[in-house]
Amino acid sequence: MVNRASSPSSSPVKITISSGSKAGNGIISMGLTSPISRASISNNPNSPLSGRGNRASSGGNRRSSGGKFVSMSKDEAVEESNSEFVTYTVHIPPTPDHQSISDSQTSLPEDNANMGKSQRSFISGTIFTGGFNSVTRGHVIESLANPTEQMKLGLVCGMKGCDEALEGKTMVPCDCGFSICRDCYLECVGNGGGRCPGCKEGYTSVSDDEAEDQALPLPSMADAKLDKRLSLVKSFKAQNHPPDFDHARWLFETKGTYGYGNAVWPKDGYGFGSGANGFDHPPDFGEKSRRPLTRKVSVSAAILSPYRLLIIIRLVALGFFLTWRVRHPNHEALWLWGMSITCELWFGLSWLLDQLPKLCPVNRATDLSVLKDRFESPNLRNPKGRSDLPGIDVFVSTADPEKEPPLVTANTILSILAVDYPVEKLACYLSDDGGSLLTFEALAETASFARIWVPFCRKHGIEPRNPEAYFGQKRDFLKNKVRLDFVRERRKVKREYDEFKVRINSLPESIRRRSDAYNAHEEVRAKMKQREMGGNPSEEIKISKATWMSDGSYWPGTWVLGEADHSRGDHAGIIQAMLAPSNTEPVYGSIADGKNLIDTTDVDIRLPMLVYVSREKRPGYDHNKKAGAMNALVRTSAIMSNGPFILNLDCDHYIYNSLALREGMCFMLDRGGDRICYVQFPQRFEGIDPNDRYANHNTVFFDVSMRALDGLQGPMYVGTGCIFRRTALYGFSPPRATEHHGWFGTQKTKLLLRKSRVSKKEDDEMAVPINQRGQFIVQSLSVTFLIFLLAITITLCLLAILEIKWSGITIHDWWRNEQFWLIGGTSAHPAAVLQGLLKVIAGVDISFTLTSKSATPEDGDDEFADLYVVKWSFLMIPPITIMLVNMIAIAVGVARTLYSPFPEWSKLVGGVFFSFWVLCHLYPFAKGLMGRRGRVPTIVFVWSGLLSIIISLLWVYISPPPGVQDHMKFQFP
Ligand SMILES: O=c1ccn([C@@H]2O[C@H](COP(=O)(O)OP(=O)(O)O[C@H]3O[C@H](CO)[C@@H](O)[C@H](O)[C@H]3O)[C@@H](O)[C@H]2O)c(=O)[nH]1
Ligand SMILES: [Mn+2]
Repeated sequence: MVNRASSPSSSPVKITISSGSKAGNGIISMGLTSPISRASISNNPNSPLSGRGNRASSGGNRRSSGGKFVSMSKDEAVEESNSEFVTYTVHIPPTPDHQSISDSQTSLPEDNANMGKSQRSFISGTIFTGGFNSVTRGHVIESLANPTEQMKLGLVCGMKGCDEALEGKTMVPCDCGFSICRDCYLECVGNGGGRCPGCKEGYTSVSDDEAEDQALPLPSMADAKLDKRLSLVKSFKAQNHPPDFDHARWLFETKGTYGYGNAVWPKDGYGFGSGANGFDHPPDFGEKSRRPLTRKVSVSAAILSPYRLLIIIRLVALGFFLTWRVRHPNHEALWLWGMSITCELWFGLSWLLDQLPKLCPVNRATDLSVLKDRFESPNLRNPKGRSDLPGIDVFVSTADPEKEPPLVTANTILSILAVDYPVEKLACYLSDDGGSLLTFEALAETASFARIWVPFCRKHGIEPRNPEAYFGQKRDFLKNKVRLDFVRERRKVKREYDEFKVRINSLPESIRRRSDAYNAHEEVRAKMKQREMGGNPSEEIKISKATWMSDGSYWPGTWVLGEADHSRGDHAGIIQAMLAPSNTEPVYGSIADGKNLIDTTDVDIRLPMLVYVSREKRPGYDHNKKAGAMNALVRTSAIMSNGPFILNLDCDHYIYNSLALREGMCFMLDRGGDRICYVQFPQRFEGIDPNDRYANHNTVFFDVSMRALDGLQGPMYVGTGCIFRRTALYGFSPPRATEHHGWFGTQKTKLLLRKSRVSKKEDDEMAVPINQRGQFIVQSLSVTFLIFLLAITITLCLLAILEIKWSGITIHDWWRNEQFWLIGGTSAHPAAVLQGLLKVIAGVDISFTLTSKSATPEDGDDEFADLYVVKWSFLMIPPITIMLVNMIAIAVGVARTLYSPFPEWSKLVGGVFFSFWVLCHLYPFAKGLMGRRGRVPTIVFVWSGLLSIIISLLWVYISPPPGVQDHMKFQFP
């Protein structure tokens, strides 16, 4: 660390740029030594991003050479340095609050008005690839984003007072990237002591060869010596560490940083020496005003008190019931009794585990007006009233363009880009675990469609800001729309969206055709070469079938026919900024004309930063699926935007409410909010059949269980739709105790059967079937048994009613959830337990299969058609067995009673009902078709049936009709 502070240029990472991929003539190299940040890209002459204008400027020869490469190679410093961590540290300042590109630009004499734009377009137009065993290189792409902008750059020599245009004689001979014309350079070398005017370090000559792929051998896991070569990402991996190294302690003790994201916020930008050791505590957001940003809305006592009381009553009743059941074994069928007791105890415990956390449910409300007052209104410190909200990096993960259609991902991205949050504070990262060119090009298309979609959303207050969902809405689209031009513009945008869809959908075909053409061309070339070399023309030449980008270069990710270095589990890392970070000042559009689809004269047309990331994958490494992807994004975003907050979404989850991020910030920035590590958003689902046969809405989980958990310690992280505090992810303890809040706002499209959740309620002691011999779990139905049964059933009904009241879910949702608890409890849950045991005990890992998401139903007739597709699975055996046994039991029972000389109907009804109860729960499983819309939920009948039977049995037992005493022994034959 000392190393770094004294001489920043000794940083291990440098970027080398050469024009043309073959032989470099003009070489530019610069060290990635100094901090750069989203909003102050150009303020550091040492920054790799600051010189990018230069490179882009020589676009003239870029065209002819077919691409420029920016290569980052690891320095010799790697070997020199004494600490591997120092070697790989990249130092970057915190997200600045009010620093704008224009501000920082004015501080640099060599900047001109074009700079900001040109630099941004440079990143946008450059795809970065690389990995541990290969150099990182940037490839300038011709056709992305703003090709014209890149062309009109005027580039000048960086020497004060020189201003010599660099066209054609670009010269960046120093690692720091300070660009200089040939004359000035010679002068510096001649009489400037050979020092670079940018970084004041001596010039060292860098040859292009060095930048060429001098790929290091892929380190073997055991080879610890090679660790130094790996980036910190790798060296974090336990297997590469000396076992006694405590990394978290190292970070703390050294005040170290890794990546861009300092877990500790430096004071005043990145000046070393400010503060005791250059670091300060995070700003206290909670100080500005006394009005709270969030309120806890307690559930009314009128509901909560009886709810709690009922829980206690039921607990007691359950205790008595179980005691009674244990004490009264059915000696005629001990095995049945034993089984049923086991189940009852288990379900009783399961109910308890589920019910107790619900003792203290809470709701929460946010106050967005207070947020605005505090963070976005002019005050002494902030006279212009610029937004003081913290930066948020939104992560989207996708893994397979076949199962996760790019159109779905595109819609998610659009909903993020259009979210109501300060544009310069927002960055969106897409992680593509498929490493697929299709996703890449779809994202480029999305970025360009966003230029129309986002201003349209802002202008007319569109909700939701996912075009597919918005245009698919069935309600009156004119509602709350005030502007006269709305209808016309909506029509135009809709047409544009339809064309966008067509473009996205035609991408696979166009990539395939393009690749075929290039591959054929390559083949011809290879043949010709072979003939020139005098080879045997009949000899087969092997040309790998590559996937080609539109500018005629290889796609560095995965190829359709996977090749080494281009297959799913084996490809370089790729980073591409599709949309560059934006300025702090709003940029207004212009009137509708040939170029502008809609009139945006009073609409801010800036777009948030958008980045494509495909992490490196190599055989022999565990890439940890989604978690690994998230880690890669945490690190990538730390270097590019370093937002203090992170929201993660799956590719098929979109932001339903454009104010969602602001609401999340209310929790984070409220008083005491610094104790919150994450805010979990609930999910709402689309594309679920109107009857929700599979309980896919999952409202009980999100609206009951999670809110109840919120009242205790906080909801659990469900893997998606969660805003994290970045520092909380860095392995440091948060400043104070950990706390989480739950709350509402995202929406999710999902078409298939959800994995059932483990948490569930209700003791289903009746889930054990009567068996065919006519035996039953109890020997005789006594008053005690019936009374207990009555008690636990009634309390269950009442609890359900109260739960439905405080959470706002419907009885339908509740019942579906019950059904799926039984189905899951007999199939998926035991299987999950088994899988867990297998993994823990035997180390067997059962693979994760990606759920496929289909974008829009192609066949309009039955959009839920795929829900009817039943795929066989061994998980179906237990519920099917239970169902069959119960059905047979009913049939046998009825037949026996019918043919018996003394039919004991009461016994039959009692027994049959328990079977019926079980069957009701399994109904959605047994038959896909479940009820019709608007009908009274089945549960109502089931409960009324159960209750009436228990009551009538009780009645008959207590005051039996005269003369039937003998038959009323409730003895099951
Ligand atoms: O190697 C992988 C595998 C998956 N994913 C992504 O992970 C997400 C979830 O995968 P999916 O197949 O949709 O699983 P679900 O069953 O829908 O996952 C649910 O449950 C998971 C945890 O159980 C959470 O992580 C998810 O966010 C949540 O939606 C998707 O965006 C994938 O693109 C990757 O990025 N890389
Ligand atoms: Mn999913």
